[in-house]
Amino acid sequence: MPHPYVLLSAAVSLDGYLDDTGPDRLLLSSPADFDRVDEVRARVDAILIGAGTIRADNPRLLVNSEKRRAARTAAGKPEYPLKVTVSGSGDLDPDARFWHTGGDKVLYTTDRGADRARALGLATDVVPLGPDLDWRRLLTHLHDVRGVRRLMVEGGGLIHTQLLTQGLADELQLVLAPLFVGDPRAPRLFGPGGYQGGRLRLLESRQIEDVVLMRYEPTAPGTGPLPTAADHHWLTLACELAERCPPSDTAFSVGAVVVAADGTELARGHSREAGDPVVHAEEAALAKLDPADPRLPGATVYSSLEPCARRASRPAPCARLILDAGVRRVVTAWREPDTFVTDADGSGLLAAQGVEVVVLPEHEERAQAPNRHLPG
Ligand SMILES: NC(=O)C1=CN([C@@H]2O[C@H](COP(=O)(O)OP(=O)(O)OC[C@H]3O[C@@H](n4cnc5c(N)ncnc54)[C@H](OP(=O)(O)O)[C@@H]3O)[C@@H](O)[C@H]2O)C=CC1
Ligand SMILES: Nc1c(N[C@@H]2O[C@H](COP(=O)(O)O)[C@@H](O)[C@H]2O)[nH]c(=O)[nH]c1=O
Repeated sequence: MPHPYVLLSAAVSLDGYLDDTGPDRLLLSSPADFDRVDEVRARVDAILIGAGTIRADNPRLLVNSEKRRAARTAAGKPEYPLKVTVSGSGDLDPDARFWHTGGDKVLYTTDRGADRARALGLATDVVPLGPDLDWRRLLTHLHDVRGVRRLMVEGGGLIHTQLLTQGLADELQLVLAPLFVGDPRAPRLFGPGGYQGGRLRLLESRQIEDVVLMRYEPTAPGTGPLPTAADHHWLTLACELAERCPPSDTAFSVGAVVVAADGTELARGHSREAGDPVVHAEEAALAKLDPADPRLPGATVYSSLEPCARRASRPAPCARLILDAGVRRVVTAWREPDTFVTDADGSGLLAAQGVEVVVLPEHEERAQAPNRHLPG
């Protein structure tokens, strides 16, 4: 199910806190950084915060710049992004500024919380998500029902921790402020949890007055049938590699990436690379690895087209090569059409041997793009 692009945004002290325990909100960002945050807000469809942040900060969560609001309206968007909050209890102050400023609002909650929110008369749409709050359901609802394609999450820590540990964050925008909080009762940016093992990818770092903005992308593949945000990023890369293939009228253009469980890229390849007229993407990528590499059994192979099941030009099809490499998870964008081989079912072949095959149809068009000239 498609989700919006999820961007986590926070400002943090040098000792990792989001706030102090005083009655007022701690200003961690500098003036120019608050203006950058306003710009990021202006570019999203919705902004989400947790109930804890409403209670602690009583925020309005607006786009403050009139010019930016005018640009949104001129582009046919609502003046303000949708404001979204999350509460299990539904126990929120009906007079909080969140409900009475800006444009549309929505509260995602539990069945029990919805009863409480309605009894309190909160000025918002109330969407119960069942006995417990499920983040994937929430993101799917925002995408499908509210049309949200880009979501900014402005904390607090409990919200950021869940989205990151559940593999649902596409990007983390973190501002490091040059001050200490030093109070263990203060809220931390990230709590304990099952974070990805390896390193995130640094997309950008930038000084803004006396703070530093760091933009990171999570990299760890999912571990089962449900895709993580990183799965989407790696499959996007595979589709980009497909566009680099030397053109052919008699073979597909495909890209592939092999990624370790901790998010380390192990190898990449594309069809007909390095002057080999028949080499396939997965074959090219796997050939760059030591077959005894201990990371292979935990790795995921991303391929823009499902791995081939039969081929004439080589002794083993790619599905066989993947099985022989010991890889147990494959993510692909496009099931193979009957263009060159009828009823090719590489996914079936892999699944029959217990490999988890995940198809992400959101990427199908991109995977097909360099193959549009082929028949069928
Ligand atoms: N420096 C910065 O950039 C930012 C700082 N902050 C600071 O962070 C602090 C607040 O953070 P924090 O205390 O972590 O609170 P959060 O804002 O993360 O909200 C937590 C609340 O959200 C609801 N919630 C979250 N996840 C779930 C779930 N899975 N199921 C049901 N309900 C859920 C619960 O509401 P309920 O209790 O109603 O059930 C929970 O108590 C404040 O001090 C604020 O100033 C906040 C944002 C940004
Ligand atoms: N303190 C802090 C942030 N806090 C965030 O800003 C929200 C309030 O926004 P507003 O309603 O516009 O005043 C607040 O609830 C929380 O989500 N954000 C940052 O970028 N930097 C900061 O230092």
